[in-house]
Amino acid sequence: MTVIVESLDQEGRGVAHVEGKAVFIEGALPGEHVTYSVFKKKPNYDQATVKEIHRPSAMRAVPKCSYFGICGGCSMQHLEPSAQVAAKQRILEDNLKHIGKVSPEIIFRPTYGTPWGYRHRARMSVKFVEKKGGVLVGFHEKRSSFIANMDSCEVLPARISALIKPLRDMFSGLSILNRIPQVEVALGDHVDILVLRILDPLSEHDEVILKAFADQHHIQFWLQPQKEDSAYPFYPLDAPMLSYSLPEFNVTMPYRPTEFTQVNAGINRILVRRGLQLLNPKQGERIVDLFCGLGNFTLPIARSGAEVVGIEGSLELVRRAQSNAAYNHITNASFMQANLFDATRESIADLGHLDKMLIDPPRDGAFAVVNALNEAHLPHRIVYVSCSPSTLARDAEVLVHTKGYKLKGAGVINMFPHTAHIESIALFEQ
Ligand SMILES: C[S@@+](CC[C@H](N)C(=O)[O-])C[C@H]1O[C@@H](n2cnc3c(N)ncnc32)[C@H](O)[C@@H]1O
Ligand code: SF4
Repeated sequence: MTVIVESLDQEGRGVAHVEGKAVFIEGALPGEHVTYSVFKKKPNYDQATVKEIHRPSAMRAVPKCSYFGICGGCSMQHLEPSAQVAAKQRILEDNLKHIGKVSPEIIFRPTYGTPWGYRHRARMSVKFVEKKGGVLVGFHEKRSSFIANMDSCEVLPARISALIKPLRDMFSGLSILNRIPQVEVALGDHVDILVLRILDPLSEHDEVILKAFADQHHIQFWLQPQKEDSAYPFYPLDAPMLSYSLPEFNVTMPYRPTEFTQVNAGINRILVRRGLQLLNPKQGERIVDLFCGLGNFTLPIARSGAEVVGIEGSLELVRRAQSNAAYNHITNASFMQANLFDATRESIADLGHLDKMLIDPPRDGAFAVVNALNEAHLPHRIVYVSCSPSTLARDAEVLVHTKGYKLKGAGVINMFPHTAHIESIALFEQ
């Protein structure tokens, strides 16, 4: 049966209705006339993949990556990048309206970066699969725990994409081939690092192979025998330090490859600039940066002369933020560790007077924090950076309808082109 696709859902699937029942169709776009095959039936909805497109959308694009549709890394390459952002913007507005019962006074113009080669962090799986002809290095297939049989990736920088095939060949020569389940990519301003999760020690011959690979491809290998904090540099030991810079703020951020940094380094610079523009920090103000990580926003805020406190759950990142402040000769930023999901009126009151607040939580949002704000001592401006429109909307409802903030604006930051992830920024004011 041919259906007309009505809209795009949060996962980039086309949504249609057949006799009142919703069908989520992978690969279908709004306005298209398509047939589909159902692969999962539920009482209230069906999940399907597109079979034939009888009338394509004007916004349909030819996917650049030959593994699109197989690899689970991207879900929207069949849609023009500008239309992807428009769809994400609509989802953000819908979430704010329906979950948060709020509407922004203005919609910020979406922030774009380059749509390809943008990933400066990635975690790829490694596995020897005889049936597939050898070692696989890649992302998981769609809806599967299998690893995609891929030799390149368009969202990784070209020099890293070009390493996938040589890595597959190199791994097949190692004695501990079946004991390396994962390779993590971390790309800094001056060094490209590959962290190998190793379940057994390397043999001497393995070491020779890895060193030759590192020399030939100008990367640094790290080895991770246990949990993330066990990772250590293996070769070469004289590689430059892993770091990224925010030149506008004269800030450089050294970090370990296993520590959290934003995936898209190019857009991160724009995000920080946008966040700071909206926050407009000034000398003499007291500002708190919640979920501050390694100080990505905290240190640029400090450059304004404001006194800033960064709060973060990971002790490792708190220490990293402290050492990054020292590295940048910043003395008006301090950091503390706290589980912000357990924030209470008392713990927020203990922070003392706050002029402004920046919040950049994980997907779960900042519900405890916004509820814990004391109505008598509210920061007059809050910039909320979000990677989940639904939790942003839920928290916006509290800020607007309970705490008396106005939602001055909200908009999408295109941090993850071709995926369904939605990064956004919102400004609240008293
Ligand atoms: C989206 S990241 C933002 C980090 C930082 N603002 C940046 O731009 O790099 C969210 C941060 O929240 C931290 N986090 C996660 N759960 C937390 C919790 N319950 N309490 C405090 N921090 C938490 C993570 O460690 C991570 O650093
Ligand atoms: S993640 Fe890379 S390999 Fe996978 S579909 Fe996207 S561009 Fe292709």
